[in-house]
Amino acid sequence: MVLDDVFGDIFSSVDAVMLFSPSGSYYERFSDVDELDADFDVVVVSTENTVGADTFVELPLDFENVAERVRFGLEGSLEQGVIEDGDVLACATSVFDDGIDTVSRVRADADSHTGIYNLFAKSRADPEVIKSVLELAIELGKKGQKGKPVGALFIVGDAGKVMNKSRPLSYNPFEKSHVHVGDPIVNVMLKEFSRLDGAFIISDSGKIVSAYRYLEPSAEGVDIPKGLGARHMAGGAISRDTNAISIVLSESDGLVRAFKAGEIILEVDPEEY
Ligand SMILES: Nc1ncnc2c1ncn2[C@@H]1O[C@H](COP(=O)(O)OP(=O)(O)OP(=O)(O)O)[C@@H](O)[C@H]1O
Ligand SMILES: [Mn+2]
Repeated sequence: MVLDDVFGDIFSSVDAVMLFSPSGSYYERFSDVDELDADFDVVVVSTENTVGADTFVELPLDFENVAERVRFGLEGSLEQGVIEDGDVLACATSVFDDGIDTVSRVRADADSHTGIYNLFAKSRADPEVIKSVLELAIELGKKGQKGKPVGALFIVGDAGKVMNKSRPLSYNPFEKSHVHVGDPIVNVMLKEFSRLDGAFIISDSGKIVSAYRYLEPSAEGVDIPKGLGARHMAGGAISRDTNAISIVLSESDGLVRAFKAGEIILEVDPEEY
């Protein structure tokens, strides 16, 4: 028996091969695809286009969970128009070590969008800034503050308008500073301050404009999940009132949510990353 007879089904009539973070030499194996006039496309999905792929979809984060990794990759590919709804894909990724060792056959489904791609690709703030803040919220959610669960509210982008729709709860420790998210020392500061009330306001380029901000957006017509309260309402509402996105870590259920235009566009469990 030839294994191809059994496993060949996985590759039969696929519309595209999706390579998740391939090494240069792995990607090279597909370099003759054009010449062969193959009837499938090759798409590289990774945090960085280190292999110089022609068709590349950027992953905002290196997702540990393989199903999530594949789902987000497909979502980005759909958004970029690299694949189409209903396309059958062979997704090659690494499960056990650094190299590609696993192939899944998946059908792209536009209906099962989570919105993560939308969060990164179509927001006003720099994607790197959003990524840093999302990572920070996820990390805070994982570890809590000295072992205890913490909540936090980050408003990213359109900072001038957000400042106009909010007021200080206390002295702003970032008043005269020029610090940016992503900077390791800043992350330590942000984690420390997250024990205190209110929201962090972050500019499009990642400058921390303020901590301890009490948001006063109009909350009319904003719906949040049952069981959540003022923090999420404020986060949702400010994202509708301005062009900012809100990244909210819930102290009560431990989830990280992102709001854009008043809607939840992403919900992740920090324990899964
Ligand atoms: N309008 C607001 N602007 C900024 N921060 C706020 C605002 N309202 C509430 N918060 C902050 O959120 C904290 C938690 O409030 P609340 O419990 O009502 O929110 P929640 O949505 O239930 O969030 P959690 O799931 O974390 O409990 C408050 O202690 C306060 O620090
Ligand atoms: Mn609460």
